[in-house]
Amino acid sequence: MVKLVFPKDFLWGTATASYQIEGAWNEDGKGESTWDRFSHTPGAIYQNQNGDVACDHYHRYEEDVKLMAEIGLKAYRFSISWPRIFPEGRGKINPKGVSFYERLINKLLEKNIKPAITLYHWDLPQALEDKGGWLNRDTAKYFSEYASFIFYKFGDMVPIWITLNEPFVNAFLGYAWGWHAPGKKDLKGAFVAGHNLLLAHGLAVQAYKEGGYNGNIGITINVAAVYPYTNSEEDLRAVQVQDAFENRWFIEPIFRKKYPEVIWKILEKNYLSFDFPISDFDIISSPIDFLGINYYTRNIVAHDESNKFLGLKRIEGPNERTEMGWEIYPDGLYDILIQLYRDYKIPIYITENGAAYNDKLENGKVEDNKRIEYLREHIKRAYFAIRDGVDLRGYFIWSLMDNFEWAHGYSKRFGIIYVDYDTQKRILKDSAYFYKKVIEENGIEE
Ligand SMILES: N=[N+]=NCCCCNC(=O)[C@@H]1[C@H]2[C@H](O)[C@@H](O)[C@H](O)[C@@H](CO)[C@@H]12
Repeated sequence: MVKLVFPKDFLWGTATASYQIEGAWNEDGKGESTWDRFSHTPGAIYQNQNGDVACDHYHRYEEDVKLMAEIGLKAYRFSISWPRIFPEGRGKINPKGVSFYERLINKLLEKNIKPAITLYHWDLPQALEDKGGWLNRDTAKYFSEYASFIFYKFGDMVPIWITLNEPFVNAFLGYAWGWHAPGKKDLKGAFVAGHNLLLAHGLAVQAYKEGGYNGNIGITINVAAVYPYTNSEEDLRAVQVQDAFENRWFIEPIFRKKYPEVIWKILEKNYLSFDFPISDFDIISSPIDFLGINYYTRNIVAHDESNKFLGLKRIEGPNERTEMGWEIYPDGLYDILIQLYRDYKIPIYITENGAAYNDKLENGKVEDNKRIEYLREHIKRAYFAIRDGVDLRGYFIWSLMDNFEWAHGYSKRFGIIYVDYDTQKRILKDSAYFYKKVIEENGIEE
């Protein structure tokens, strides 16, 4: 067996998000978030579940950091709950909220685990949503005020900063399709929200750089490698449209100071165009230090005249699927890494990769062999991308522990640590021991 050994300082981590694990939704002065409001809306979430308690990480963070150290993590990506810091989104600060993150960061540093902080992972202060949320351009300014405060408090302690998590998913599932908070169904709104999210990102990057902090800052984008159903001209064109829509929409403004041509055409054709100062792109394109990508699966597309929006349809792939119904396609991770590095020549982190399976706790163990297989195959593709020239800096498994999977509630388990929600007991799954070995050996058997 050939051993695939990663670069010496390759960063092995796991990822979580505040609303999905913290709980304490209205404790110690925290303000309401859009996800508190949305998950309390009957019918919004599987079995009307919510994140009021979640994994109770707000109270159990010390135990959780100990488990991270037991696995041997080099880094831990988590998000800060904006309304836990600014209950109304801006103005009054909540000292107990600041103290929680200060204690968490210090615990991580004590264990030599690098904190990687996401400033916004979808839990917008409800007070700002009440003023229009991401449809209101002022929210971008309020985000940069929040970010500036967080940089001021933790900027010298934290080496890796991510402004936004998956603006595409937040804009489209939250504002166009209504599946996520704030549950709006307004196609034009999704494009406006997407633009203001990008503006928020750029203002926060400017604040970080002006602060002279010595860490690195970037953004996390969800990407899915795209393939044609046939090699017809029409299907090849459909690939370009889908790639622009799902992968490049939020990347091109940052690196090319414009939206992909395809997006403009969609806006014009569907009368969705909206006005904004072209100078926004000067802010949005403030130079970043790395690109974070979340990769789970691929898309196969075919031309479809009847789809008046994108003119394409997605075709189910032939391979096994995870509990989310997502096809398992590790080669897509290799392909998208090669494509993105070819196009933008920027250091990349895989800020999320993982799989949901119907894990069973039996005799105190969780034998999640399918998840181990999923992780092994994707880690191998990450190695091959580095071998072939990609400046890949790290890999974060989604997720450290089972948690609140948005509209799916607790029905989908992504963790390498099993959470018994009745007792809040944590049990390392076999995949946690697999990952411990990968980290110890800084690599994997081919
Ligand atoms: N084509 N296709 N299908 C795959 C598209 C995936 C889009 N969803 C994500 O990436 C979310 C990301 C989120 O950050 C995290 O908070 C979620 O818990 C995970 C798991 O759902 C993933």
